[in-house]
Amino acid sequence: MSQSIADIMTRAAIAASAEIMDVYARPIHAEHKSDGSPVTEADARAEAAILGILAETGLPVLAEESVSAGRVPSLGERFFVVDPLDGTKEFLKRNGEFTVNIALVEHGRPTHGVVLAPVTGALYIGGPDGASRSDLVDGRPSAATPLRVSDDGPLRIVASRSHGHAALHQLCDALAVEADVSVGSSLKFCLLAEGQARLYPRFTPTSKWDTAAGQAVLEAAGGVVLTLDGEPLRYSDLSAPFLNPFFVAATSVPLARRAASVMASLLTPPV
Ligand SMILES: Nc1ncnc2c1ncn2[C@@H]1O[C@H](COP(=O)(O)O)[C@@H](OP(=O)(O)O)[C@H]1O
Ligand SMILES: [Mg+2]
Repeated sequence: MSQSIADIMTRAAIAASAEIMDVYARPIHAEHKSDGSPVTEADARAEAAILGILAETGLPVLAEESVSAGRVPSLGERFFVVDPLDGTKEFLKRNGEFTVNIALVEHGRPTHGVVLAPVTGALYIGGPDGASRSDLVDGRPSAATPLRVSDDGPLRIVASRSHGHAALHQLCDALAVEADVSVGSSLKFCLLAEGQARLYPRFTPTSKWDTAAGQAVLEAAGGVVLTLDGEPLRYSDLSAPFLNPFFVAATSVPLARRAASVMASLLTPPV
């Protein structure tokens, strides 16, 4: 029986998680890439596991470590975007806030996403049928719970733990944010999808593989990811170094637009 694309992506994420936890259990040695970001044996092993499984689909894959090694396939209109270990700094700090990210992009939009946090086993899946969370037990997903954003209650904001921006405090003041929390990796998108936060502003750099899977999960749960121009964050006309513009993820379009407008004004020097 042929497996659905979501099943193949989930299987790939679980295989990557096993490789990551095997490395996590022992002393970890990090090297630094040419851009100064850390990389470990876990990144390479997880990516190899993912690529081996996604190869069953015959679709091209834009994957972080392959790109670092100069391997960039011709992508077309349908391709995977993979970050085998998002939040490598958190992995090195051993705080559990790192994820495996696998997205399917179709015509510039992330239509399916799988985000898996190896330490807790939290598994987030988003696609045309909606978003869900399950938990890995002995390497197998438990029954899935549907996810939906929550666009009322206190304005809780979530931001990067290791790549913050000085203007974040001003944004919180301007929007009357009631609580802010710092979390590493794509878990920020998932917290919005779960209804635990309403806003994730990003005005420090990210690459396509940092966002595609989390965006798919969040959008499937009813949220949005907009650039500071108010347009959906897209994955078309991609070329190295595959950076995103600054963006805001939110539980509704009006909230995202309001935050994007404040972020843009904070980044524009007064004349
Ligand atoms: N200066 C920079 N340029 C490009 N990407 C950056 C960056 N600083 C951080 N990132 C990205 O931010 C990701 C971490 O996200 P967060 O800060 O939300 O935890 C990193 O993922 P990796 O850990 O996979 O390298 C990295 O890709
Ligand atoms: Mg990353």
